[in-house]
Amino acid sequence: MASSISGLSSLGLNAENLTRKTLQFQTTTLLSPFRKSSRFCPHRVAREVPPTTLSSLNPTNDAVPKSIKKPGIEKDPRELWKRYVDWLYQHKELGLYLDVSRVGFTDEFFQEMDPRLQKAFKDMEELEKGAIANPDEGRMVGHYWLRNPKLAPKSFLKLQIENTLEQICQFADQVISGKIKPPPPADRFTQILSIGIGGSALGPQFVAEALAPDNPPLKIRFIDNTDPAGIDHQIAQLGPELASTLVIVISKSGGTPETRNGLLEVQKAFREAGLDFAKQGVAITQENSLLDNTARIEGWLARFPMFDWVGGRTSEMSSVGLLPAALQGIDVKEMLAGAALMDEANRNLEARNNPAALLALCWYWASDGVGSKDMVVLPYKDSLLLFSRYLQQLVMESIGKEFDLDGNRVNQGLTVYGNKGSTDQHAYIQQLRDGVHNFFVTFIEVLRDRPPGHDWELEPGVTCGDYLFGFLQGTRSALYSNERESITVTVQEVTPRSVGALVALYERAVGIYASMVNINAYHQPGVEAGKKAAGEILALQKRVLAVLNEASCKEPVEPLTLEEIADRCHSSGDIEMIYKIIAHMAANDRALIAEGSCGSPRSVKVFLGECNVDEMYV
Ligand SMILES: O=P(O)(O)OC[C@H]1O[C@H](O)[C@H](O)[C@@H](O)[C@@H]1O
Repeated sequence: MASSISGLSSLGLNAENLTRKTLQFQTTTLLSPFRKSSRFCPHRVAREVPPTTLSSLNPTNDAVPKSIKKPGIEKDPRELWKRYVDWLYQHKELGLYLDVSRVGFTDEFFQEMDPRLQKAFKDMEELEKGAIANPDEGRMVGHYWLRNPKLAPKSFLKLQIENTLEQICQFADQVISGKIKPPPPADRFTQILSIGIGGSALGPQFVAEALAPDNPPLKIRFIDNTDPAGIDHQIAQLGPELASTLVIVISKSGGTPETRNGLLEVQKAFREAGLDFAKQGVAITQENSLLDNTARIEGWLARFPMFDWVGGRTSEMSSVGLLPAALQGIDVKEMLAGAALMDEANRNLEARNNPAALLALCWYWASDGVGSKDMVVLPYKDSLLLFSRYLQQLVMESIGKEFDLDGNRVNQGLTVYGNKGSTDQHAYIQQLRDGVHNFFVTFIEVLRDRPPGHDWELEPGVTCGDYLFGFLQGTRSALYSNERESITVTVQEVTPRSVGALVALYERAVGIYASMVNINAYHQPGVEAGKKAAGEILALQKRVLAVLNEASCKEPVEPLTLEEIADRCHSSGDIEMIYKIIAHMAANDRALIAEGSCGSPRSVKVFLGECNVDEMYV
């Protein structure tokens, strides 16, 4: 304790003149309680800084005008320490801290934003009570009920949540114990093959990377795309262990093409291996979805429900995330407990004591409420590598919207990218430090370097973890010294509880931020456009195939130019897409499946003109 006080004195500070907070770190040493002196209330220091001229923020979606002159960031180490101490959010039970001191928001900003923030708190309160918080789809938003079923607005929902959790835990226990097992000759399940995409993959992938033990009872791998080579690779890696693989097919809608394709490809692999897929298949989907009915009719091993009031990107605490995690031996009830504790903290109505509100306000400040800066997520822990990928969907699919709730075109968003530190320091931190200033950073700090008793000094008094710590702090300082703002979220170690808390923290921050910028965080109209366009291309491909089939049936084969093909497809406006379709087919030696009595299938022979593509004919 003394060392920490003497450390402060080097900054010309002592216990008397610091803030009232008791900085309590979950270690053996406690920093002594500090008594707040009115003279040194750091965030009042901001008053001496020219006040921001925030326009009167009305409840619609006037973002903070870009003309706002934000005060220069604080550089005096003593003032920074006071700011750090004064604004440090600490959740002592979780051992989670949130440091927003390196974001230059002013006291006035917080005051001006308070009406929006209080509205966001009210929106959250109504949401948790069962309001239709997703008005575009007419749905409730209930992912917070998953970790506190008492909150559910109807008793049957509470029962559904509790029963599903019980079924998940029981099923996982029985699989791990071998009570539920694959058909002989395998005597127990050893692998999980999860087939799903987006919110039906990113959460499970993040949690597996973060929490799976070195030797899990079942090792998980993912098919999260419709790339045939990627699917082949996963199946090839399973090899003979396909016979002891539990295949979990996850799709809330039950109709996502990529997931369906993955299922069909895997079922083909099972047939070719002489295995009965149904005895090793599990479906996680909404009741009566196409997938649910398929699993029911085919008699799969098990089915677990998804609920329409849980969005894909907020489904990690539903069966989507809990079943895969439980099968890997991860304590899912600890994950839920961590999330519940964080949810409770985020119901505090005072911004500085509400971590999600602090995050949302920092995002708003840093990106002017219009996504003017990107959020770089840098966990300095290998096991949290996929956290930024997880947050890309959670944040960008929630906030990246064309219209606000009043129908104004706002093209909102907040871009997320990042991998891990210190690795990323050897990739793009150069640009962050010295290049275009279009971002703010979120560091995720994990204090525990290794399990107790496993540390090792690679130099006298220095461990690998010290280096990682030094690189994080050094990068944070180097960025800040060049006016680059950052947030630091600190957890003691990566555990189911801290991961559950992190998930809940960002789910809530996104919800609060969305309210503050007046958008619906819970629908995703933009993804439908891409799905529709893909359907049209596949329909055009079918027409092209029909035309080529007809031409290939003639003797001799009738060569066709692109224009002639486009004309016969009644799609002369799609000539470029027709070229791409044929080039793709030719690259894959696709045989024409001759329709009708036309003899053996003919391969598409594509002859490209020497000089350009419009002399292609087949
Ligand atoms: O779970 P599914 O219904 O298969 O949907 C998988 C994903 O599809 C789309 O990309 C949606 O935008 C995502 O929010 C969703 O997670």
